[in-house]
Amino acid sequence: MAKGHRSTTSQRKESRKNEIQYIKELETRTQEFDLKNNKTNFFRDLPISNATLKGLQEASFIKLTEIQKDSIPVSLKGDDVLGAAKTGSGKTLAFLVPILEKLYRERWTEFDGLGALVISPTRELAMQIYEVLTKIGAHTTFSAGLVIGGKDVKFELERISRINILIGTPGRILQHMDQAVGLNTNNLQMLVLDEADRCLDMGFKKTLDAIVGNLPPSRQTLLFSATQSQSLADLARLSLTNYKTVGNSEAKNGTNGLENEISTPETLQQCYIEVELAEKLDTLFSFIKTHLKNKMIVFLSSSKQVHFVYETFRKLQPGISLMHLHGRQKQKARTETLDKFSRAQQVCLIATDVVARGIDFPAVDWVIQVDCPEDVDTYIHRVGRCARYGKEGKSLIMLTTQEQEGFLKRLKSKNIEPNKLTIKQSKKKSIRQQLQSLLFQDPELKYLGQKAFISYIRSIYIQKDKEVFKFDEIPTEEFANSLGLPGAPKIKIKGMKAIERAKTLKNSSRQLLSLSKVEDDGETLKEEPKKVRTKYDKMFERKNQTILSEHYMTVTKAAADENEDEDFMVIKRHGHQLDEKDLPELIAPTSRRAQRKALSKKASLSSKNNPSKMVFDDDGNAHPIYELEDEEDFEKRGSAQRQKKEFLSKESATMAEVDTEDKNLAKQKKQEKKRRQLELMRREMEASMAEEHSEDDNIGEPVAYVGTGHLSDDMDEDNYESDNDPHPRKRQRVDYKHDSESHTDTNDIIEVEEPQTLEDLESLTSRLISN
Ligand SMILES: Nc1ncnc2c1ncn2[C@@H]1O[C@H](COP(=O)(O)OP(=O)(O)OP(=O)(O)O)[C@@H](O)[C@H]1O
Repeated sequence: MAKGHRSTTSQRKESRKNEIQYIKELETRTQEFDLKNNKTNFFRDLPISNATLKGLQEASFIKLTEIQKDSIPVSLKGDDVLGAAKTGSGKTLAFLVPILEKLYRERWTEFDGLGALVISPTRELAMQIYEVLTKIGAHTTFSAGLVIGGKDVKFELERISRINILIGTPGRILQHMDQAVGLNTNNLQMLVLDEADRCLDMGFKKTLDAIVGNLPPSRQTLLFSATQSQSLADLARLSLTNYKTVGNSEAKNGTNGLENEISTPETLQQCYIEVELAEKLDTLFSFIKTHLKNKMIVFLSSSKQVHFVYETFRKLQPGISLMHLHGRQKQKARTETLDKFSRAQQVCLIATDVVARGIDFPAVDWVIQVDCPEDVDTYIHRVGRCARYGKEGKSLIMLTTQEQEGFLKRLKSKNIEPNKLTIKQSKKKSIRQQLQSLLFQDPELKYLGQKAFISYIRSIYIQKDKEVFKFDEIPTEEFANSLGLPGAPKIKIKGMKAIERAKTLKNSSRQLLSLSKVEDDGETLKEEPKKVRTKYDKMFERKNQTILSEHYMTVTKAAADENEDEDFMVIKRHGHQLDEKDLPELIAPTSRRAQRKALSKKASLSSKNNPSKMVFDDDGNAHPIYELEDEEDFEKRGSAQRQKKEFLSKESATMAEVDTEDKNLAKQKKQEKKRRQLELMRREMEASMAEEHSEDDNIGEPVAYVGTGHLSDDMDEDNYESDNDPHPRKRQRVDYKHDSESHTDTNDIIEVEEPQTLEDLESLTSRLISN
């Protein structure tokens, strides 16, 4: 709104009237849209609002991709959609545009609560979707929120009730649904499940069922993925109603055709090499050395392997910037790496499957799969990190002699036939000796090597596809040597029970796996013949057990958060409901008094079975935790009467402080209640205004003022603003004239900086909400 300019009630009525008229026109155009003869190539030809179109154009999205052309009109018509399209084909916009349009047409405001929910399997993907949303939604004022694990739940709790579009990971969304009173899904208009099959693979089926069960059946649901599986088809049947399949032709033929989908981009050159397990690191290092001017992603199957390869290759200095990313890193480190890798041009990112799906890195030249993926879908998603949006890209997979036949057969069943490459022996460089000497000099590296070895063996053991992954044929000794280890770390079998347990774990949740720490315990899967222990073995075994692990955490700055996400292992799992139980409670005690009560309860519980807990002094003598003080010492501090008085006055000061806090809290609650009542009043007023307005013929500029997100501001909507108002209201103005001209007053624009980090995103969220 221009300075000094004040719109009158009649102008506002007029603008509302025009907006309603404009929405009606959009609806008519949408319903008349001929899906069969769809020749639309540009966003501007779609029946979408100027606000969304402007956001798209400013983000340089002009021409539609195939999936967008096919699916957006169907979604705009209100149908449920099962969208199947290759990696990098633009599925994100295919669901974000309909979300913005749906809420626009419903004239959604912050008071209407949650209007759309987007579920993504990983935090990184959720963040990326959020970023795209903030770009294309820059000219709407819907509030958007990101709820992902590994973040401050309190921060999320405070804001969640005011969010219109929520993007998040399944576990965290369900947690908010269960525990956050502010999250009201009764009005939800649209649900999007992105990479839904991955959510299922990760064992989130029950979580998804629970989320879907909490949502109103009248909602519209969109389900997108680059790969299709039977489980996806099942999910589609359960969560979609009368849905239309769009995208790849096989998908259109119905669910039976889903399994035979080809999902790799034409611009992707795919190849494979046959390489022995013990040669893989040499081959990888040589590859990197000969592709220094490239941007590449190297996939390994576990975070321990990623960590080991990253730490050792860093020391060997191949001549390219190295980065690493896995699920055991802290969220901050993960976000920073994603950001740096996206911006870099010549760089090698060593990663687990945490970045295999959905993440849109610009201009990746190569995807190298050192470890064979668990299935073809994972292969498709990994290679899909390059050759995106019509760009060129290359992929290379290393297959061992044992894996080769089986995996090529699996690929062929999905019409993927990579070309065989052979390695020029002259270009191959062996790093084995360098690794051995590095590990010899540095016990931390040796420890990492051992962990990497165990986690690889374990990853093969728990694979389901026994035709590809042949556990019994792993050349353990050679593999250990190739990592620079003096011999294969000992793997003990703790009887058949251990094996059974490991097998059960294969199908357990990630949390359960991390809790049981099979590999960390050194518990194991295969018996090795007894061998002569050298002094180095002894040293390693000794250091490795306890001291080293601690030391390693600090010295190598592993920053691995064991309680955080387990790495996104490529193994399909079931029954994630366990995760939810293990998640921390969202509702913390609200007052200090409640906190104390909780603490004392905890203390009394802990002492219940251990009433005589002892502490040991420096000489090793046991003492009860609380001992009576020596009388002389006591008297030195003054008379008993005085000490009692001091104690009482200190305690009453604390009590007074706590009381003030409690009173403040009660006050806040009262204010919140009042806010809700005002909100209700406002909506009633709006309803009666709308009626009035339908009969009003006042003319005025066709401009829609969209809610600012602040109740007090919006309450002023029907009152005049004072020219002297020290805090003039910030508004975003959206021109909804159908021509291309838009009159945006720069004074009224809320500036949104491009988010760089997770923190930026969070602050952006709160700004979108509070501006
Ligand atoms: N209409 C468009 N015009 C220009 N660029 C586009 C368009 N649509 C998408 N893109 C770009 O194409 C790239 C891939 O898009 P997106 O990440 O949505 O693909 P995807 O199909 O979701 O891939 P994946 O299956 O790997 O998740 C992104 O960089 C995006 O900015």
